[in-house]
Amino acid sequence: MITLEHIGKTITEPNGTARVLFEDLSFALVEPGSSVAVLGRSGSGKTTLLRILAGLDTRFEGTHRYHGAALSRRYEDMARHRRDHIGFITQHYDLLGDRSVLSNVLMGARGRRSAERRRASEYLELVGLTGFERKRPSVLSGGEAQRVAIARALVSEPAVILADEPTGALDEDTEEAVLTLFRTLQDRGCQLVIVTHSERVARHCDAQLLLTDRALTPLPTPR
Ligand SMILES: Nc1ncnc2c1ncn2[C@@H]1O[C@H](COP(=O)(O)OP(=O)(O)OP(=O)(O)O)[C@@H](O)[C@H]1O
Repeated sequence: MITLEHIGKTITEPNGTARVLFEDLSFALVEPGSSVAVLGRSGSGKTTLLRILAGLDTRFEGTHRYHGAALSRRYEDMARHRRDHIGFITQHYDLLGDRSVLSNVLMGARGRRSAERRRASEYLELVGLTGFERKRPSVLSGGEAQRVAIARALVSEPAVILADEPTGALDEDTEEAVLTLFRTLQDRGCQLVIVTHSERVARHCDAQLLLTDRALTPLPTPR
C-alpha cells in the first residue's frame, strides 16, 4: 500500500518565478494487484508525481507512506526503498550506452547472479527481445529501447511498478503484449501506477486519475 498525504510542491520556472505544482495533493494505491492511470496536460506534474512515489524527488511538503510507515527522506533510505519495492519505467528509458542490453536489464535485478541472468533473459523474451542480449542501446529502435527499460523495471518483480508513458514508442500489438504482461504481474499482487496520454492504456487500468489544478481528481472509467 502506497499513499501520499497533503503533498505540496513548488518549482522554479526558467524565468525565476515560483509555480505551485501540487497543493494538498493526496494519492492512495491500496488493493494488492490494483492499477491506476494518471492523466493530465503536459507540464501538469505527472512525472514529478512518479518521482516522488519512487523516492527520487524528496523536496516536497507532506507525507509519503509505504504500508503505513512514513518514508524517511534520507538518500540511503530512499535508495533502499526503491531497490526493495519499486520498478520505475522512465519516460526517456535512461539506458546505459556503454553496457549491453542484458547488462542494462540486470541493473534492475537483485538476488543471486545465475537466477538473475535467467530471469533477465525471461523478461527480455516476454517483451519480444530474445537475441538482443549482447546489443548496445545505440543500435536499438525507440520501441526496442523502451522494451529494454520495461524488462529492467520488471526483472526484480517489484511490489510497485511506476511507469511513465511505458508504451509511447510501441505499435498497438506490442503495446497490447506489454499491457498483458502488466496484467499478469497484477494477478500476482503487483501494484501499478501508469502515467499516460493514451485512453487505450488508461482503459486497461482499474482506476483513472486526472492531475489538474495541482491535485488528483478521479475520472469515470472510459468505455
Ligand atoms: N527539478 C525541476 N526544477 C524546476 N522545474 C521542474 C523540475 N522538474 C520539473 N519541472 C517543471 O515542472 C513541470 C512539471 O513537469 P513534469 O515533467 O512533472 O510534467 P508532466 O506532466 O510529466 O509533463 P509531460 O506530459 O510533458 O511529460 C514542468 O513545467 C517542468 O518544466
